Amino acid sequence: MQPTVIAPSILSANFAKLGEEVDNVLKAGADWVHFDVMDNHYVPNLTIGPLVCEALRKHGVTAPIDVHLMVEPVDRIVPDFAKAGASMITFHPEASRHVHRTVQLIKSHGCQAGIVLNPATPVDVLDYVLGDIDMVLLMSVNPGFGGQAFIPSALDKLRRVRSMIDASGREVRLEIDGGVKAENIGEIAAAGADTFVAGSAIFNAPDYADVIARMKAAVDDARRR
Ligand SMILES: O=C(CO)[C@@H](O)[C@H](O)COP(=O)(O)O
Ligand SMILES: [Fe+2]
Repeated sequence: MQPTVIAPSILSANFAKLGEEVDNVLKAGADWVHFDVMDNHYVPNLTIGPLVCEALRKHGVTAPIDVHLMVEPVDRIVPDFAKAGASMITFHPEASRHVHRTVQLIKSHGCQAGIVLNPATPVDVLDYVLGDIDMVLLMSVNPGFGGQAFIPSALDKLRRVRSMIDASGREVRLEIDGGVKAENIGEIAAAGADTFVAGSAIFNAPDYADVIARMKAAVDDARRR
């Protein structure tokens, strides 16, 4: 399994002072920045695009930026995000007509590529693409909003995808997104996740360093068992 990554979702940050928020969360021990892109079409919400990603890079953010595309179509926006400084780009297979082509497109622009599965999306889509991707992102809420409750069936799905990844013999990250908190992250880690997105649990906490430290300790504890 890969080293633990905590990726705060900036969806729950204060957008009026985004640069400062990202600096603070990285200083507090976060590993990546999770960047949720919503188009009011694939999901019923509208957020941020490549300009904001580029602005964070210009502000001096050097940490990996994990771009979660909830947009349809996907391909048109991929080059713009690569140019804006995305490190990895994940997309929902329902939003791309040619999933394998989109993976190749992302990689051809120098970014790592990942597939995102919604809570009710079967894992079969991974059968013929797991050999080409760097990350699988399992949604543990329906995409579109921060602050929703973790859907428990995601735990079984994590175990299933963890076995698929282990059987592939490749180094593929297994990321979980939605309703992750210091209180449930241990159980989520035990089910096989190595990369943890958390928005409201981090940005609504009074002390970012404290909540991130508690999350990392719970993951370490689960991994030791
Ligand atoms: O992609 C999404 C929602 O669509 C997420 O990244 C959320 O922003 C996570 O927020 P919390 O559930 O952790 O508050
Ligand atoms: Fe996300």
